[in-house]
Amino acid sequence: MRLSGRVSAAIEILTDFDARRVPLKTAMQDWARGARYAGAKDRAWISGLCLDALRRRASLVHAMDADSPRALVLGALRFVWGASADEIAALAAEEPHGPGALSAEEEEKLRSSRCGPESGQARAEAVPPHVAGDFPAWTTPMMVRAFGQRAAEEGAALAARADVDLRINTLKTTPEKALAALKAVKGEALPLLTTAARINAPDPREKVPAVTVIPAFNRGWVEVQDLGSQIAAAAAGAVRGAQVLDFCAGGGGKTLALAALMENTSQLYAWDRDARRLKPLYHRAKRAGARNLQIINPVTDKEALAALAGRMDVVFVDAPCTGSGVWRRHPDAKWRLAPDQLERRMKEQDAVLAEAARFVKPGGRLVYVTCSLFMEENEDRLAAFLEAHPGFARTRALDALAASGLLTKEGRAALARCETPDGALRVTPARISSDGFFVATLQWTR
Ligand SMILES: C[S@@+](CC[C@H](N)C(=O)[O-])C[C@H]1O[C@@H](n2cnc3c(N)ncnc32)[C@H](O)[C@@H]1O
Repeated sequence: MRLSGRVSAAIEILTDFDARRVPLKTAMQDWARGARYAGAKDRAWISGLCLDALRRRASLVHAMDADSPRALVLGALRFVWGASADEIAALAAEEPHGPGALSAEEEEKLRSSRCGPESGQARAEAVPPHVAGDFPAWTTPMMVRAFGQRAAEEGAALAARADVDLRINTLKTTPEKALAALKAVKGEALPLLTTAARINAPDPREKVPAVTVIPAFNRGWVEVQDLGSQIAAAAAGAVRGAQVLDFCAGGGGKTLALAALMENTSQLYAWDRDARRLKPLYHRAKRAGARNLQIINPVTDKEALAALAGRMDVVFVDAPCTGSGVWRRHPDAKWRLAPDQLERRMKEQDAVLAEAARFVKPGGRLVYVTCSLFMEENEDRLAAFLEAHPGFARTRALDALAASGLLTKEGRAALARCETPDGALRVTPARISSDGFFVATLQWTR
């Protein structure tokens, strides 16, 4: 496809996204079905531009003084991808594929140096935090409650592209061997955990092969898993020989990290109330060499779950949430989120914590994790839980991480800066270049 055609396609997809409020992936797939002429490179370029436009939506609206998909795409080309106003004018006017010549107003905005979010102008000017931080205006009270004066800075870090993080699977290899294999894709060790590695964020203008095609991935040596998610799993602490229940196992990202932490000892149970979500875990566990895992099917094996009540050393709750911590990877979710959804998630979090607590044995531990940064889904939910369950007490998440054996000296220092006054952790892209996660550890003391 010609570049002008790709630009028009991005506008068409964002128009559909705004109209139907579907995930961007759905809008993209529906467009691709009617555009068989588009190759893999075209699709990567177009979806990369749409994602970047959504990452920076609020500051681009400010820069362009318009909220249309066309303004977003033109603004993203100029202020995120660094195209010149002349290049954009030529692409827009190109017949027959371009989206149509620029208006005088668009030209003026694209040439104006005051409006580039990239240049930091939007942040330096007296703009509201949601513009400087590129988050929805209605979430400002939550962002300010969690981060105070740093709300815009944290939001801006959540509006950047994310790197590809990998967890080295010690059930199958050693960090040394895996890192040697990852050299081929420019993978490097991350300093905070002994088993974490990273590949720089791919540029959507250059179609690079996914990491899942490299032999190290197919051999089960590495799993794609964000650093924040790896930290959350490691908060299960010392689990060798323990009975562990992953209560919201989903596709099993954290389950597999727990299996590695347990070194395949004792028994790890994976449960999710939605059987469809557990499906990928069967083949993922096989590839990863997790042999101590029992997946409990919620449709057929309810009794198997009931039998675990009061018997678990550790119950891991990776609760359903708004996903506000993973807006770098899913910027469409940031604009699809609505207040009623937040309310629903909070109710689910209360329910899931109460259900999961029944499986902890006396003296056992409960780990509560979300990939949301909002205190409403984290501190407030724990406070409500502790009021109703006075036998549980907070412990320091950092101590559990240290007990996992994965935390480096540098990691301990970096995570100490992410501690909340209650001893939980709130990791963020601004603080440690991970996705945003909240991690709290509790113990049943009486
Ligand atoms: C954040 S996702 C889990 C992601 C997964 N742990 C991973 O690392 O890939 C939350 C999961 O909680 C599940 N869930 C929601 N309410 C639940 C409940 N009451 N009991 C068990 N699972 C629940 C959802 O189906 C969803 O798969």
